[in-house]
Amino acid sequence: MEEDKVRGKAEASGWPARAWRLLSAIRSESPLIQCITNMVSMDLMANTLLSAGASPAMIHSADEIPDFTPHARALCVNVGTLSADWLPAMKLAAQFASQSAKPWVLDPVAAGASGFRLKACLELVELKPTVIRGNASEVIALSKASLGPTKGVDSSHESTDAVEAAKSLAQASGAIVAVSGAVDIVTDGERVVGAHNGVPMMQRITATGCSVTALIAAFVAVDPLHALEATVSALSIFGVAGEMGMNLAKGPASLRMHLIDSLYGLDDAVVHSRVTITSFS
Ligand SMILES: Nc1ncnc2c1ncn2[C@@H]1O[C@H](COP(=O)(O)OP(=O)(O)O)[C@@H](O)[C@H]1O
Ligand SMILES: Cc1ncsc1CCOP(=O)(O)O
Ligand SMILES: [Mg+2]
Repeated sequence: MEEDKVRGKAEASGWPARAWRLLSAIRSESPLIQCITNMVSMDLMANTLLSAGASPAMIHSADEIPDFTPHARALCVNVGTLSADWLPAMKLAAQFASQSAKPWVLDPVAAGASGFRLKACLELVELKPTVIRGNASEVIALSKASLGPTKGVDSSHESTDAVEAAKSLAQASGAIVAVSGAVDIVTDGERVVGAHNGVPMMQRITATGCSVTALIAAFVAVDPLHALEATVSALSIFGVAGEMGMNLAKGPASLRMHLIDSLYGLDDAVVHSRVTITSFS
């Protein structure tokens, strides 16, 4: 009953209609999204983008960036399996994206796990990402610019623990900051919006976080002037796909498959009845 009330309010706010409009734009425009990502996530990330209707390209060589990056509608940079030889290409691509006024999205995987990784993430933040999406521990580490107690790529905090960290990171960087978790939190440093869709089993599939970051890049590609709204919409749509997938899944492996199928098959009615987004401030 309480859940129905929250959904009713979300519907009245126009969020479901916006999420559906942006998903439809991705399906019709099929934006080219360049992804420089970790070796674990490449497959799920590319398939997430394809099932949403976007066109992924996992192109990471610095030799190709000057020719290729200007053609992409958005860039996704993910430091999950970072090494010193990949970092220059990430920075170069970010510079090309910024110079050509294309949105780019940073996923600071395990930012607080090592000094090398934290420094690299802070340097990437200096290159003005449009959106930063991490889990709560990553956003707290990046916001404080300090190493923390780490579970590596997984979070040891709830997303709601990271609201202040996310706001201050957004204010300091100029980026929209998204913290994923049971409730996904999105802020521009002033407004705070919560996206409530998703199922806990999504945490049991590696690279769901990476994949939703790439999906954010696709949503921002089709609405670059409203990056906060596009980010919230992407997180909600991915969460709804998880909910629909969970109705058919027996565990993480089948959820992985059904999530992708559900994202591909989402329709207006499902998006309007399930998307649940609320303003926190
Ligand atoms: N407890 C949860 N309930 C519902 N959805 C969740 C939960 N935890 C994570 N998710 C969803 O799973 C996806 C990955 O988020 P998360 O696990 O926080 O990222 P990461 O893999 O980077 O740590 C997001 O779409 C998020 O909304
Ligand atoms: C397990 C692992 N190790 C390095 S990157 C990576 C994937 C992390 O994916 P996600 O952040 O989406 O859980
Ligand atoms: Mg992650």
